[in-house]
Amino acid sequence: MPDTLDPTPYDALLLLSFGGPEGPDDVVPFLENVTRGRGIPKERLKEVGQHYFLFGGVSPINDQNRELLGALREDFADHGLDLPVYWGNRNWAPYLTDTLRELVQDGRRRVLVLATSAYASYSGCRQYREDLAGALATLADEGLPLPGVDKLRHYFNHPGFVRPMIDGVLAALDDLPADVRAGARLAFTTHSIPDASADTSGPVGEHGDGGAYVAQHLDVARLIADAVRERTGVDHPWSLVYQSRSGAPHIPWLEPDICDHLEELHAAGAPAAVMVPIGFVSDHMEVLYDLDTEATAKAAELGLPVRRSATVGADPRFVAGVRELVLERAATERGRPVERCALGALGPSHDLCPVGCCPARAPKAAAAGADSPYDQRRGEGRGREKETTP
Ligand SMILES: CC1=C(CCC(=O)O)c2cc3nc(cc4[nH]c(cc5[nH]c(cc1n2)c(C)c5CCC(=O)O)c(CCC(=O)O)c4C)C(CCC(=O)O)=C3C
Ligand SMILES: [Fe+2]
Repeated sequence: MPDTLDPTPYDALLLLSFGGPEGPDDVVPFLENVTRGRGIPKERLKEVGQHYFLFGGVSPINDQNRELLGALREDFADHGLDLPVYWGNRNWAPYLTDTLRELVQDGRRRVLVLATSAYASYSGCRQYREDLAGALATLADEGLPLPGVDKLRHYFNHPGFVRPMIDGVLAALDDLPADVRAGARLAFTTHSIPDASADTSGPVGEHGDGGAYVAQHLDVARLIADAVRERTGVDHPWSLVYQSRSGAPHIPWLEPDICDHLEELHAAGAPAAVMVPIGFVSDHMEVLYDLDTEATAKAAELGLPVRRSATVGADPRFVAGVRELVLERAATERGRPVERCALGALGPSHDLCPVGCCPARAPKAAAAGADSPYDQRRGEGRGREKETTP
């Protein structure tokens, strides 16, 4: 086998996602799963339930993950990469614990995890690592052997993630009426999180105002805006804004909200805008409701022409990017030199989350990081590695 196609030491890839309801009866139990112990006001939950009911109680996220799963399997097969791909969720079937049990019963010993969140944050990274630790604890209780578990590095700045979004923005601009196109503003949008979570996102050394979460999004936004200017010759002014805020109103979350931002753009005389959901991997409910329904209605009310650009979904370039990241990590674990591809100013992210990365409010065991109680082989000095791309 050529070294470049060798997944050793891994014998499985696990797609780890959020999960979503698949019918009206699923909505309330799903929301209970999501919000268990998280202190989200009842009013907000009722409201979010309505978003799902508006779409027949079905979130598109599971079908989108099925599509990504199929595309990964096909891409791996086409490229001669012999690595089975599994799928498990935090909040809905197939549940992570069941998938991990299946994986162990299939004899898999060491699994690499692809989470459907590209950036550092408690919700997008450590919480998935806590889910993995919880699933491992259950398997241990059941007397099953525990697989080694590693998580792929953050891929926000990988070309496989960024390039499809650049094309998406170009297509959205093209779709705007010609007379407003050149003046269109770019509104890069992502999930709002509490200020306190943002400030402590990423490794301890990156904590501070907005933390790694905001820095990573700004880097991606700038990359896309620069690429769009290069391709169109037009300098579209841009901002990073937020959406899908929950939690109590007196707790500060990242702002401005996309709807307030559209109002500001309109008041400032902007002729049009493109909403660019860089924070999300697929067109799930946050995109379909918060952007395509709510923010789009806001823009219509203002008389501001808007378009929403595509998320990467199962774009072949993203799928190929995942394959490259898997092979990169496998080679790294084997101690082979390997190119670590990254665009932008921040460089490739760490392979192993260091101690103190994206801390939780209430400390809880997390796997696949330097503070994992499950794997003592790793730890010292592996977390903060930073290499520059050629
Ligand atoms: C950073 C981030 C991502 C992006 C990274 C990633 O993708 O992981 C994300 C994704 C998603 N969030 C989703 C759904 C929900 N998130 C909620 C609540 C929350 N999200 C938060 C953050 C994030 N969330 C936070 C800080 C909360 C507050 C409570 C808590 O600290 O946990 C709630 C509760 C109700 C409410 O919205 O208030 C729901 C229903 C779905 C599924 C959509 C579908 O069904 O199609 C997806 C992909
Ligand atoms: Fe969320």
